[in-house]
Amino acid sequence: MEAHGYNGPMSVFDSLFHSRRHQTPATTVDIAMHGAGYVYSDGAVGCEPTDLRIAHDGGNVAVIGLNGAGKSTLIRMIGAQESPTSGVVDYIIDGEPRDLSRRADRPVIASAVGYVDLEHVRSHFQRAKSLEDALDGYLERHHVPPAERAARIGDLLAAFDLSEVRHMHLDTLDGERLHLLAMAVACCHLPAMLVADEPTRGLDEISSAHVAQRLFRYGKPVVFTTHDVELIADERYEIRRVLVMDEAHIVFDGDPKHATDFYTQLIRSKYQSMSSR
Ligand SMILES: Nc1ncnc2c1ncn2[C@@H]1O[C@H](COP(=O)(O)OP(=O)(O)OP(=O)(O)O)[C@@H](O)[C@H]1O
Repeated sequence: MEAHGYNGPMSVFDSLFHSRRHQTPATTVDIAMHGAGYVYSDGAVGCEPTDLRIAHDGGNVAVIGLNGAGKSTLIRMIGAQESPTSGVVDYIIDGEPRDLSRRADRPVIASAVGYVDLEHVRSHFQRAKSLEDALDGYLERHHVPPAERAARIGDLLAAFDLSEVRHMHLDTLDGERLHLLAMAVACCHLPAMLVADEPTRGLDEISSAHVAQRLFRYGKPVVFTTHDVELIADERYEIRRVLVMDEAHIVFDGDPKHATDFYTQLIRSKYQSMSSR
């Protein structure tokens, strides 16, 4: 299930709006969860207290698991979309500790950790005349100086293969391009790390491959959730580490090959217990 419970005081996008100063792009982000867990307001456990380190030089990290395993909840905490309801998530940005609970740190975290948010793009960019206009308005609202905006938009459109559709309205974009636009928006602040919840959700094989290629080619480490085990095994995407989640816990942390074997066994045991009921 996709998490919509915005228990945190403000979303990462909101916190960027509150920043008057233009942030200098970060070079490195390390994330450390210390007993960080999340319980929804109705009492559902999204993620049990978890200790986890994501290093800036640790390469791309995938999170897999069955429906309801806790992937979205975990990735939203990693991506600073939600504060944990227990424990803490520390962000070490260019060597300096930053904390979501400190107002002054929020824009710094939001700039350094680019969260790919398809729903935000769908709901907040509708009034723009074109895709280019949407990016320009977004950067303007975030105090990026006019001289920088055109160049940055050009780079983002090229990086995410959107140059040809720069004049199109969002309503006319297909699913693949919406995903690409959400990635471009996540990269607007030149983040040091990208975080995405199912970046290829709902796409066919060709569109998925195109989106994955653009995402992993951007040159920043990506932490993401997926149901696509073929994607994590694809050497082109250089996924170095895979976390397997089950029942709100991380139950495996290792390389793609061993993670896939573990996950296959997990599914098999779930089938067996289901059919013996
Ligand atoms: N907004 C919410 N309110 C209440 N409970 C929620 C909410 N979002 C998720 N949950 C619950 O938290 C647990 C973890 O859900 P989560 O969405 O993180 O799993 P997931 O692995 O991402 O699932 P999926 O693959 O279906 O997206 C589940 O039991 C789910 O029902």
